[in-house]
Amino acid sequence: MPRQARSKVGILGIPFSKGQPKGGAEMGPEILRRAGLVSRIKRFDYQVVDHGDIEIESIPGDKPDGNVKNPRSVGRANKKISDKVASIVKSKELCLNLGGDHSIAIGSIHGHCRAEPGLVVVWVDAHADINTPLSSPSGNMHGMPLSLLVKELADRFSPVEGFDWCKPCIHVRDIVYIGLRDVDEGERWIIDQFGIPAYSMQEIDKMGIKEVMHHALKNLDPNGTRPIHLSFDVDGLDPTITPSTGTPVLGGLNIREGQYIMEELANTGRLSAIDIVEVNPLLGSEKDNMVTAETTISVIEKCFGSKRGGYYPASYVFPSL
Ligand SMILES: NC(=[NH2+])NCCC[C@H](N)C(=O)O
Ligand SMILES: [Mn+2]
Ligand SMILES: [Mn+2]
Repeated sequence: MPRQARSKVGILGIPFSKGQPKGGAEMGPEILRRAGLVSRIKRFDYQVVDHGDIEIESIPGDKPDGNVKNPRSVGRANKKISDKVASIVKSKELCLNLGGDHSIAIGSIHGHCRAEPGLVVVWVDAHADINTPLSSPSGNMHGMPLSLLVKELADRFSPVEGFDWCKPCIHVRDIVYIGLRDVDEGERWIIDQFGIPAYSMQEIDKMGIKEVMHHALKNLDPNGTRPIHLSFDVDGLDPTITPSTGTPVLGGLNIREGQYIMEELANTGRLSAIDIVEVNPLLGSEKDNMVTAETTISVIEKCFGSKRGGYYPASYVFPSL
């Protein structure tokens, strides 16, 4: 059975929520850690390095740049994220980023690209998060991360305040979407215009998750050699199983589809960075928080070789007489 190429996991907490208006997403790393994420990953054949939480500077009086809200705060935080993720990936750790809202993917993909320029992006989400500052209906940067990273959209909007450090590093065709069900007009136009492979919930219903994963991975990287960046928004899952999140959308992935996606990605042996974003413990009840954290961890651990059919580590010794 193929194993992960990387034998170390570097965990990075990113307590940042200025990419959207609701407070609480900055508490994502804390709730996932408290629910036992680190020890759950340690059960597998990985050496776990916990890099703690990145320190976020607050930028007072951060005025919108046109339609874009909190541009300097998002820009400053993401520059830091990029530096940190680049160094973690360069030291051969599988970089696990705990968000934070989805705007943190700007820095994490940018930093990952610095270490692994040939990467591909698997974006699991109810949303496409590829609005440009001009197409965004909300001005929230968690709905824009991909537009700042792709080369093909660079001439469609003016540089954003706070992002002079961020040069686009991927092509639109390096992305595949899974789980879409709330896509803005401009985003759909981009997907069609550039032919981004996009498996919405409709394709998942039609083809089943097995076929979707097969085609998604083939489409993205026919030879199966490129490093994978998984950006996993917990709102890709159905809100009944991840209720504590800022922009829930009905009709999402069920727990088994979520687990299967992760198992298939782990089987490639090519995962080199993962974002887990949009867990917001200030939304919903205490029970909702627990359900969200438990669901999220049960899905994340599949990236590290946890098997539903059971598992033992390489060091396991069967008890005998
Ligand atoms: N990462 C997220 N949850 N994104 C939600 C984005 C919602 C909407 N498409 C927007 O641009 O504002
Ligand atoms: Mn989303
Ligand atoms: Mn998202």
